[in-house]
Amino acid sequence: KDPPFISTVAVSQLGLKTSLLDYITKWMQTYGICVLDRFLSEDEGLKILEEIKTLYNKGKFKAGQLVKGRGGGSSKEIRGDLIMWTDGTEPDCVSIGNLISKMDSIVMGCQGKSSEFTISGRTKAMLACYPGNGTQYVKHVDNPSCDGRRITCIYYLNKNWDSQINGGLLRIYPEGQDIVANIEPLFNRLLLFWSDRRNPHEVFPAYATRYAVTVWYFDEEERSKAKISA
Ligand SMILES: Cc1cc(NC(=O)CCC(=O)O)nc(C)c1Br
Ligand SMILES: [Fe+3]
Repeated sequence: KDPPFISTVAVSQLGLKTSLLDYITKWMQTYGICVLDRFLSEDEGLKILEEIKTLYNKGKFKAGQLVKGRGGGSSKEIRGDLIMWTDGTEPDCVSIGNLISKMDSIVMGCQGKSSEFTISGRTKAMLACYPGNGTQYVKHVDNPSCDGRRITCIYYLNKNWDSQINGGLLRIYPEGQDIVANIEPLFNRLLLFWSDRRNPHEVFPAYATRYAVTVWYFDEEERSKAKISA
């Protein structure tokens, strides 16, 4: 069953900010997954979407995952997701920078609320676009090898998305549970989940342009150990 959704607008308007962080902590502890709808204002979300479309149209995205062509061999590589990394400080990424700091405040706000939230840093933001030619992302674990990544944080930007028509559903298979979480990549939706083996996930083929911004947060201990072994 899908986790219930909470309107952060309602929560912040009611000044129940702390309960939002408690809500996130509880869902991360219980299911290892948390969905927050209406994470930012409609206007902020639209500005982020415009920035990403502009960057995409400038050709700044590069092939993220190459998918084998129909011929099985390397004959025809169908581009999978196209990606671009940014730390949100460039002049054409101001709204994306705002998103990253809002993600930081949420994740760091949960610091110390549960033993799992011992976050010491994060990656840059990865802007992803599935061009909508039926490309997908096969089932995988983000961090199968203790590379330090603890939380995957994804912000979706897709207006009027309907996975029945457009595909592109994110399905998470929480380890050891007999449920799956079907997450529609809806506009202004924030998704958090543990990056390790607890959350294998896949993206079904997308038939419309599908945008997302992903940041991975590091666990300090795991990251420091990973750095030594790297
Ligand atoms: C580059 C890269 C992308 C992703 N993205 C997703 O799993 C899709 C999530 C979504 O868009 O719903 N995961 C990994 C482990 C790497 Br690496
Ligand atoms: Fe992933």
